[in-house]
Amino acid sequence: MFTDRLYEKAKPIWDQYLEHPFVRGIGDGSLELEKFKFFMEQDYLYLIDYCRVFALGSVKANQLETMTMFADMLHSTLNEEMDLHRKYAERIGISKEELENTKPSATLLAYTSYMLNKAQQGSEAEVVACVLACAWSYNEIGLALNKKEGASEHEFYGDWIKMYASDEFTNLAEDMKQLMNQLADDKPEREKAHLEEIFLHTSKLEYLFWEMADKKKMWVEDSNL
Ligand SMILES: Cc1ncc(CO)c(N)n1
Repeated sequence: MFTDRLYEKAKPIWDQYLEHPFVRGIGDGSLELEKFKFFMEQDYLYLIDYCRVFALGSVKANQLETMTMFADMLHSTLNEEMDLHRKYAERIGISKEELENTKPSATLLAYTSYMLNKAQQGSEAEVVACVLACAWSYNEIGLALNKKEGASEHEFYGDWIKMYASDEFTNLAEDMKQLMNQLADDKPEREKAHLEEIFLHTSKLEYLFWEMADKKKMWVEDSNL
């Protein structure tokens, strides 16, 4: 299936996610709170534009069933996944307003601008290609960390792991994989290659997002740029 081809091509990048110090820090509970705070703030902004991509998916959907799938993804991201961020913000002492007024980092802008640009320009297939690495990789990371003894019981990071290892998030990722295969299977190789390019580029941007979080990097490291 097309998603098998995507996974094989992206594997060298994906294998680095679980090795990344930020991800390992969530898994063993050693992650500095300040780094997680920076990550949650940037990730909240990310999810706002990620939701806009789902809304574009509903606009571009050819079938009512696909329009509904994108609308369901939009709804669950706004109300379930982003609730995780709002709850963490409360625990860390950040108000919802502060969260929404976070200044975007260079990596965040690169990632969301790329997704929105490709989604606006493309069809519903490009929309799925834009969001697939995001949903699928976080589910894979959540499920892997959930297998680590005690990780999902960690008093602070446990909730993050539970969210991304949950049946609901797993179903969401599986639905996106199934939709990608459905939409890509009868496409000519030229179009499949473009979908693959988007998947690889967003896979690299996922890695850059972990790097940004681990270094709390807005624009340039150790600079007030
Ligand atoms: C950067 C990023 N990628 C993927 C997800 C999963 O939705 C997320 N919350 N943030």
